[in-house]
Amino acid sequence: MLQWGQVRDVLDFLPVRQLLLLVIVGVIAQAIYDLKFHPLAKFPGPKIAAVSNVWWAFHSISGRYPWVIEDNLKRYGKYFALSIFYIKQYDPNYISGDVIRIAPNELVFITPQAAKDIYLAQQNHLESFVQVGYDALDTGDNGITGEPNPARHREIAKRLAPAFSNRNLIAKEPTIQKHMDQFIQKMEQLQGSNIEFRQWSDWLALDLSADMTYSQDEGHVRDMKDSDFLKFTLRLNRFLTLSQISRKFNLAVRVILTPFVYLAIPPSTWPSIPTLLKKAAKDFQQRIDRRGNTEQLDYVEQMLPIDHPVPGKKELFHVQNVAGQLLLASWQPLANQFYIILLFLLKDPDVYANAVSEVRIAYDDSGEITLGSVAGENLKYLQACVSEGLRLHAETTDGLPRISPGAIVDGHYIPQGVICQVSYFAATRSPRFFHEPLQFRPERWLPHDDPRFDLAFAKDDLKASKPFSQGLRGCPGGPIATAIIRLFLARVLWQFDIETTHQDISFDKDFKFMTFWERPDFLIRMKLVTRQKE
Ligand code: HEM
Repeated sequence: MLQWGQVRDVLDFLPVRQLLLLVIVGVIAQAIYDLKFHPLAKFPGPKIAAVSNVWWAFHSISGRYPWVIEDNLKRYGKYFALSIFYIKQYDPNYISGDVIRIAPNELVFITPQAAKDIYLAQQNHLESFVQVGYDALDTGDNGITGEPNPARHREIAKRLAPAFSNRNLIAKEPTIQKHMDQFIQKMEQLQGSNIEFRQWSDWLALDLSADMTYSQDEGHVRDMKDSDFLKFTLRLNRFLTLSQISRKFNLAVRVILTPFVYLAIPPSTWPSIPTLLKKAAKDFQQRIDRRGNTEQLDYVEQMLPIDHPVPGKKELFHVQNVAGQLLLASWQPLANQFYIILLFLLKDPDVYANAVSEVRIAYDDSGEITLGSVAGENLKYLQACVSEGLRLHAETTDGLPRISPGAIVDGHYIPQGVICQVSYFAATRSPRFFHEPLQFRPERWLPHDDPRFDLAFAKDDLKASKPFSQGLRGCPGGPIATAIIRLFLARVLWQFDIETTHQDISFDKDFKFMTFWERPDFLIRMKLVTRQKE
């Protein structure tokens, strides 16, 4: 054991003391600069956040990040910039602030104008606010979702664009319906018994996503159990979050943090990682070998059409990465939406009854429920339920950070290099933009001449809800995702009466967000609707 005497001897050694003193003086000087002289010094926010990334890092790993940002946007009001000081504007009509500083070099905005200024800004068809970049596993390839180079991103996005066309969606319908059929059949078999829907939402969404991506049936719904991929990926939540956090610190701190980042991978998962990586590579190779022999136009077919030669190793690895990202980008949000929409519906008997009655009037036979028909004029309430689920359960609540090129955002000049993001989560839950913002009220999305529309929502700013973000990096899967969620809801409500014993689950208390959402168990019971034959 190290004795205090030994520590004192080291400290008594002159260069060590001088070095320590230098570090302390340096930290204090940096803090004074950050608080008083930094270009962001005039922006409000917690003082600790202005002088260190630790505040941001702590909340990012707590699972409460979106709520903490929302609280702080409420707490720190609009401000006047007065030289290097700011004062809060105590406005009696004040509801929440427009911008806060959450790290020495980072701001969060809330208004739709800020979102436009950041995410729609472009020059020569390339984004001006560049994405910060994200390659958690340091594979050396950013795929599409983590590609920070605007020109390279545009090239990849252009190549992928046809995969999200209407033609492609229609081509995928038999695959999507096949998985919905399988799910409905299982629910029929299990009717009357308690079903833990969190895992079913993952099973259905992952089966759908894997098939749409690689034409591979992962069989979760069929076998009613987690695959290793599903089990282990969800366990990497903390690791992936820490990996992202460590990037915000300088190299010296990163080197110290790296072992802790890897320690966040649960030991039970370690032995499986090489097997999973091998399986991913093998599955991808098998998919390449099946080129031209798939039943549907999946995303891989789109990226590597049969009339093109198989590219070299580097490009193949890139395509594999993009395919993996498409799988994740599709699976997680779909699973969350299947879950959240049933949760909100079952919490409110009137909303549930309205949705059920609309669907059962619209269709005489389940075979009529298609991706096209769920967009029909006679299903406005169902569509409103989906829009409301997407509003209340935002997907990418880490704020979609971008680097300012030196530009005006929401009326403020933001110097080059400052990281900016928008909290869509706080915006969609703010009374500035929505009446009864925390309530699930599909009525707000109905056309104003619909008899079910409620005038209380007439002033809602529906454009403040941007579940798929916007601009060159906005979600290309938005239309496909919306169609699938509507289809899921229509098919389930047409076929079953649903009830839950878990009405007390609270989105605000029981959910956590890191890289993925963590959701509590959700027990439901489905009962087949009996229809009289004519
Ligand atoms: C409820 C469903 C979904 C939601 C709420 C959602 C939301 C989002 C959001 C907010 C972004 C923007 C990220 C950013 O700006 O950095 C995004 C990106 C993306 N999403 Fe989705 N998404 C959903 C479903 C899907 C589906 C089904 C796919 C299809 C595979 C998909 C593919 C992608 C891709 C490829 C990107 C990256 C775009 C880029 O960087 O250019 N998403 N998604």
